[in-house]
Amino acid sequence: MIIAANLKTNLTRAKTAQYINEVENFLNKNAISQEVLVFPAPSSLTLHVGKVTIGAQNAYAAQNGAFTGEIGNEQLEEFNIKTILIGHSERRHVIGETQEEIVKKFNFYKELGFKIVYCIGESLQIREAGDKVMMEYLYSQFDGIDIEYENLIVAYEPIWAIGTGVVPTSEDIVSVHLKLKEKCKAPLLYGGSVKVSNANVLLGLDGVDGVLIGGAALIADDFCAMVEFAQQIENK
Ligand SMILES: O=C(CO)COP(=O)(O)O
Repeated sequence: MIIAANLKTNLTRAKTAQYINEVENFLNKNAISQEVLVFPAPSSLTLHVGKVTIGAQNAYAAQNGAFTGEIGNEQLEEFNIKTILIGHSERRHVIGETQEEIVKKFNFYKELGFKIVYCIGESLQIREAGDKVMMEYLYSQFDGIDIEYENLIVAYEPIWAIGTGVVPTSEDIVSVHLKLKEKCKAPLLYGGSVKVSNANVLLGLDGVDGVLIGGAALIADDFCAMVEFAQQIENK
């Protein structure tokens, strides 16, 4: 399974380096065969050689250039980073990235062979409009995206579950994941208030190939505990 930490706008460079070191040590000391991804804040991107894969939470769809405030592939190449989050709901609804901009970014980093964690998810308003409306909305977030790209990972993160402590029922998660898998065969992660107390159940659900964790991943020990849950499930 794939266990990913989205550190968002948290931790200093020094604390991120310590975090990555703690997770790497855990993976090396234990027989962990999970794929572990860590997406640090841009200021904390670093060259890391080991079992932990470092990814970018975002980057501009350019090698370099006059894009004030952005980082491009040139800055990622420096750290040998070839993994990126694209379409996160905070990029869509806080920063205001359009589907057109997201598609352009997806295509740019796909051409570079990046492993892309492509995020989709609905608002509470869309969910409350019923299954048909919700699934049509989720499918629309694949518009323009090559869902057969071999380095694609999809993360389903209901917006109303992000940072709220509220998690869909297991039945709802399975239902959405299986419907998404009818359309896209890529590994499918669940994200949205995943934490140590619920990760074991979530990771065991049909259609869940891993998790994308925000707040609860900020403590390295807790993130490692959730990695271990995934390993225990796979060892069964
Ligand atoms: O946005 C998320 C991961 O990308 C989920 O965040 P939380 O785990 O804090 O709900």
